[in-house]
Parts: sequence; C-alpha cells; structure tokens
Amino acid sequence: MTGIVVKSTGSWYVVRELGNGQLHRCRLRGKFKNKGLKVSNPLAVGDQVDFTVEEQTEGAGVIHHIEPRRNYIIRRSVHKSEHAHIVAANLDVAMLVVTLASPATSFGFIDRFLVTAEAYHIPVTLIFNKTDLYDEDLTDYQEQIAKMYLRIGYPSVRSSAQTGEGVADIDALLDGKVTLLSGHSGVGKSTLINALVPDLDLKTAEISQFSDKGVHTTTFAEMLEVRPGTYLIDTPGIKELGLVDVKPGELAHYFPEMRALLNQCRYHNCQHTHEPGCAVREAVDNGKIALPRYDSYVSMLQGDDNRR
Ligand SMILES: Nc1nc2c(ncn2[C@@H]2O[C@H](COP(=O)(O)OP(=O)(O)OP(=O)(O)O)[C@@H](O)[C@H]2O)c(=O)[nH]1
Ligand SMILES: [Zn+2]
Repeated sequence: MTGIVVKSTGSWYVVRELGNGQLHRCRLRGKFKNKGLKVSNPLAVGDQVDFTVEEQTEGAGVIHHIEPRRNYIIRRSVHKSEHAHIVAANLDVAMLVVTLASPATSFGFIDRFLVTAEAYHIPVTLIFNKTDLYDEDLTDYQEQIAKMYLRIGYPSVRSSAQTGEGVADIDALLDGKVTLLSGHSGVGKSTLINALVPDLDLKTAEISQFSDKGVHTTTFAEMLEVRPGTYLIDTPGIKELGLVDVKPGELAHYFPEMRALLNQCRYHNCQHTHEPGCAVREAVDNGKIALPRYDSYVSMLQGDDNRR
C-alpha cells in the first residue's frame, strides 16, 4: 500500500492511505539512511511511503520504502546541533503568516523565512493577518510592503480571522496543493487554520488517536486535510526554519533581486558590504533594491539573530 505520512512522533508514524484516505499507525522497519543528510529523523510529514499491514502486528503497519523527496524543509536540532530535523517533505508552496500589529512581524523574520524557502525552491505567499487592527497609516504601510515583496516574486493576501477577510482567497490558493503554513507565535495561525479546515478538532483528534499516547505531540508537524487533494502542514512550536549550509558567499543568491546583479560586481567574491564597484550596493543607492531587504541581507551575513 502507498500512503503519505501525516504525523510523526519519532517511533510511530500516522500514514494516510492514498485513494481511500484511511489512517494507519505504522512503524519503520530497518534502518533508513538519508543520503548525504545528517538528520535526526528518517521520516517526516509529507513523505510518501510504501507500507504493509500484517496480521501479527495487530493492525499496525510496517513501512518498508520511502519515495525520494521532491524537497524538504529542515530545522537545526535543538539537542544535537550537528544534526538537523526534517520538518516536512514534498511541499508545493509555503505561506508565511505575518502581521503589522499585535505583535508586528520584523523584516528580519520574514526575510529569513524567504531565504530558507528560496534555498529549498519552495514558492512563498505572505499572509498579512489581523487587518482589522490596521488604521489608515498602517494600511498604507501594508500596501507598500506588499508591493515591495510582489516586485521580487512574493505575492501576498490580506486577511483577518476576525472579519473573515481573505479567508476565501487563501482557500483558493491552497486548492489541490500541499501547503506549509508558518508564522511566529501570536500571529493568528491557529485561528486561520480553524477557519480553513472544516471539522478541525475532529480531524486532529482522529490523527492523535493513532500517534503515541503519552507523548506530547503538539510540537510535531501535522498534515491536515482541507479536502481530498488539498492539505495544510501545520508546524506548531517551530518558530524558525533553520537555514542549513548557506555559505556567506552564497547568501545573495537567495535574494531574488540580488541574484540578477551578481555577475556585475567588480569582484567575483564580492559580499556586497564595502567593496568598490558593487552592483548590489549601487542598486540599493538608486532604489532598485529595497533598503529593508538589504538590511536583512547584511544582518544575516553577520549571523545576527533577528528572528523576531
Ligand atoms: N484582531 C484580530 N485578532 C486575531 C486575528 N487572528 C487571531 N487573532 C488573535 O490573536 C491571538 C493569537 O491567535 P492564535 O490563532 O492563537 O495565534 P497563533 O499564531 O496560533 O499563536 P500560537 O498558538 O502561539 O502559535 C488570539 O487572541 C486571537 O484571537 C485577527 O485576524 N484579528
Ligand atoms: Zn557586490
């Protein structure tokens, strides 16, 4: 049988069978190596697997094959810093929920997320949430920021879980895809998921029933069915996606507006901070590259921790 991992708690996996959508509690048989990847978990939410349900395992399935991943997002493990943790695999798009009020999301946080998604080739849509709290000035500001991101390839949606604005637009964007939904704490992610996923409590309870009892599962990613063929991956407790192995010299490649200029700098190893003849800094000076984006670049280059 073939299925998709919808939840992983370390030793047990909940797998949704393709076709009929039935959930199975599965274990992994044998050792699985992730080629060239130092990761702490062999399987992640979104992985496609082959499994069998044998009588002697009391209805529990055994996973014996993992399909190669189209992509994945990883986070540095908290405990073993040399190891990374695969948060989710086989994503079509990512949505980052941000807000300009209560509490405002920083450009540093947004741009870090965007760089990570660029590195993994996952398109991102920004969701500006809590628009009901924006006054006229904040609304103007939001429009400017939305334009700034649209110019470099990131569309956005305005939404309010309070008034229902944008929920239908987000739903349309999800259709037929696997979408990772991310955002810092308090941004309104849970409220939005409630608006997007019918019978959410029922579905989460059903999935929990199949995962390990006694394990605190709220920090594990979970794939929720909006409707057949349309899935949301929620990543509770994951505040930041770790950017693994982006060397300082490569960072500018993950800023789309800088990428096109890189061969125009005088020095091939230009880091775009102080070097003479730098095409990136010239573009910042003449307004072709937005200053907040450049500031994020410099901050990331210096290894600053500007997550919030
Ligand atoms: N005014 C307003 N408040 C909102 C909106 N969406 C969510 N909130 C409120 O913001 C607070 C945080 O919402 P949550 O949905 O719990 O946020 P979250 O992103 O899931 O936060 P964590 O659970 O900490 O990850 C709650 O008090 C919500 O009622 C919105 O569109 N407008
Ligand atoms: Zn340069």
